Amino acid sequence: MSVFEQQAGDERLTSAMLSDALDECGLRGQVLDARLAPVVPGSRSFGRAATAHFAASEADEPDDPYAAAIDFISGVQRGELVVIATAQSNASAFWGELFSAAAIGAGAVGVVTDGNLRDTPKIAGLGFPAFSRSRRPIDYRRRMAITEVRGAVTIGGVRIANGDLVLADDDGVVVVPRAREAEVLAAARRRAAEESVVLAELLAGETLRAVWDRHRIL
Ligand SMILES: O=C([O-])CC(=O)C(=O)O
Ligand SMILES: [Mg+2]
Repeated sequence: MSVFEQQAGDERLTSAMLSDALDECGLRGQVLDARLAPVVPGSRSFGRAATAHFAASEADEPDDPYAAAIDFISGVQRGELVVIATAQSNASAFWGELFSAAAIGAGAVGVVTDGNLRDTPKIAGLGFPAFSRSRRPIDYRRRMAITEVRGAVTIGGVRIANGDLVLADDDGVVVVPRAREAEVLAAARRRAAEESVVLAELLAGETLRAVWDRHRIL
């Protein structure tokens, strides 16, 4: 699994720009259909998906109840964005301050889930970008369990394969399939550069009509 090397300027890329780039490449179904909220407004995370699936389960492993999550988090690589699918389960939370700290230690860039986070003030304090459908303070032991790691998951109607590029920000979450990422990233980088010019011209007082006619992007 190659680390995604971001280029200078990639910090300008937003979910909206990537969404436009995906549209331009004919990939129109790559934005999650629900906004997963950041713990801290203004958070942004961009990296390769490290996928896992949690589901409601009352099973227990009394000797080592968190082994599956410990193994998954221990295997997370630098630059990866942890993506946890739950089919919107509300059975418990399954990720909090300590898993975030371990993920930071491994070089992960964030976590995205359609389930619940807990310890959210502590996650905010760590500065770890975290996005979720909701929050709930209860632990997952005998309520939820990892059912698959590093397999394809579906969140918000979008399939996310392990290793796909995912960008999450205040607007939502966008998925770039790995097989198309070179093309989509080139389009997004072009768009980011052009949008800077368009913005400057609008702020300088040029009319929207003149700027649109010149650049044909919004
Ligand atoms: O057991 C959990 O839900 C995980 C947790 O609290 C943490 O990561 O700090
Ligand atoms: Mg905790």
